[in-house]
Amino acid sequence: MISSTNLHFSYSPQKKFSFPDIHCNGRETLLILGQSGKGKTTLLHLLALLLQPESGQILIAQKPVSGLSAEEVTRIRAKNIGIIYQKPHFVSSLSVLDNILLSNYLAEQKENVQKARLLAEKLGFAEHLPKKTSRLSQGEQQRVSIARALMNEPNVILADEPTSSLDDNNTQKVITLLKEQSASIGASLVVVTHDQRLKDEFPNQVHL
Ligand SMILES: Nc1ncnc2c1ncn2[C@@H]1O[C@H](COP(=O)(O)OP(=O)(O)OP(=O)(O)O)[C@@H](O)[C@H]1O
Repeated sequence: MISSTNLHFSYSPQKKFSFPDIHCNGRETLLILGQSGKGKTTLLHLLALLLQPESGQILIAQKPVSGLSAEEVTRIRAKNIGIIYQKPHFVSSLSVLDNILLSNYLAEQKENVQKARLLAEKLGFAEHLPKKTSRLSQGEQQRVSIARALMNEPNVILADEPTSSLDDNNTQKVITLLKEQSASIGASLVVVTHDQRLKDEFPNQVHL
């Protein structure tokens, strides 16, 4: 589960944010909607412990994550949170397989090649595992991001605009995949988007 209360953040005195509280249990989904510039990515990065709030509290798996050292935060993030960025970040010199296995490395876990292959098969890109990520289409890269986010069976999956540049058909596929995969590992799935097509897909919603 993940929840936040009274989160405040500012990039500068002119750019301040107060975010509504969020709560998402394991196996539940939450859609965070808001127009461009409202702070969706900022909120997602706070929830992902990539940014530090000025005030407020975040709980992950019932445990508060404030007041921890940078090392502890990195460890908690790697073990508990799977992040799907709007634009996938890959290490271009590594293969698709090795990019997925990086999740294990960052969480200080043993490389699980079998699991990476299984996820790649489920997500339909197994034949691309030996290739460099730049040779994959955008939709394929997105599925690799999903696999990478699932590798450590995180408590929480955070997805930033996962469908903004996809057609209706691929949007449906990606959302179905995210829901199925997060449910299968019992994770909370939090999606931030301005994509109104997703409104009917997620019963729980927060508007920024
Ligand atoms: N590093 C930064 N420094 C200063 N201002 C920033 C920084 N990152 C974002 N902002 C500003 O904060 C506001 C919110 O940005 P954010 O990316 O969170 O919005 P968003 O709702 O995700 O937008 P979009 O839908 O366009 O991606 C924007 O006005 C943006 O310019």
